[in-house]
Amino acid sequence: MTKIVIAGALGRMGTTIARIVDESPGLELVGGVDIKEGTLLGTDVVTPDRIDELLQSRRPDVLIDFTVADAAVENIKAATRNGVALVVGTTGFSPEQRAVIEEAVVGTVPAVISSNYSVGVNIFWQLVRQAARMLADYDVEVTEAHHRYKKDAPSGTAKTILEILDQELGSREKVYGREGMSERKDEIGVHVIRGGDIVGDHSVLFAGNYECIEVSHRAYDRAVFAEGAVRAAAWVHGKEKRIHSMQDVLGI
Ligand SMILES: NC(=O)C1=CN([C@@H]2O[C@H](COP(=O)(O)OP(=O)(O)OC[C@H]3O[C@@H](n4cnc5c(N)ncnc54)[C@H](O)[C@@H]3O)[C@@H](O)[C@H]2O)C=CC1
Ligand SMILES: O=C(O)C1=N[C@H](C(=O)O)C[C@H](O)C1
Repeated sequence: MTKIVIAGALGRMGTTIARIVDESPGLELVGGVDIKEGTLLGTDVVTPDRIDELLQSRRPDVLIDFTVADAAVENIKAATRNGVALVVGTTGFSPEQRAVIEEAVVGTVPAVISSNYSVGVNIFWQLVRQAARMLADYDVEVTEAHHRYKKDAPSGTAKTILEILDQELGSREKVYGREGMSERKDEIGVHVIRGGDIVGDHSVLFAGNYECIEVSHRAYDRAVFAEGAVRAAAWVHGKEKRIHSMQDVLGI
């Protein structure tokens, strides 16, 4: 039985992940962490100041973190202090925070860290890479749309798209929205939409003369991210002590 603690247990992703863990044979939810204490599917949810106590008393195999960047860094450090494997879905890390996470994880615990746990997005990233390779002289525009409550922008998934484009096209300037006189140069436009309950849309437009190709992904339910994160949690326990990707989990 793989025992799991969820950080961000009472949030949109935390509650969805808890339900899927509860329905999964071989996985057991043994606790949660959130800024207010409570209960979730019969397990205790404790406040962040009690995370070490929780990890030591419940002895989980995996901590799944879907919180906010500052909180996730502290939760990741707590997991590494206690030898607990990690699945991190939180987005919005600064480059400095990424370096702190890498330093804490590598050689200490196995971790899967991904800006998007959906199988479809992991395939979509590969399609974007392939299109960029073949359409290097086309203009590129990235658009993402999410619900009104999303805190970080652009999304983690969009930032991963930009990393892929940089790898394939060289580092082009990023232009975040446009207003006024703005003649297009050799740049990548990045456009962020926030509204309602949009679960998560991403698209990459490759525009040439007389034609456009658009590669896009739309999530209809955040269960698609939660299922991927739970799959990563079942996979990560016992793996090499370094940062793995969701593509490693999927073997693609
Ligand atoms: N990688 C992926 O596939 C996905 C990533 N996300 C990311 O996951 C994160 C959470 O998203 P949502 O669940 O929609 O947000 P949310 O706001 O509904 O949930 C976050 C939860 O974390 C809690 N929290 C804050 N500080 C905490 C701390 N120190 N310790 C424990 N819990 C704490 C909040 O009280 C809240 O309940 C965001 O960064 C989002 O971008 C969301 C969906 C998919
Ligand atoms: O906050 C969200 O909701 C999502 N966040 C992730 C991101 O920032 O890319 C993944 C997904 O699009 C939903």
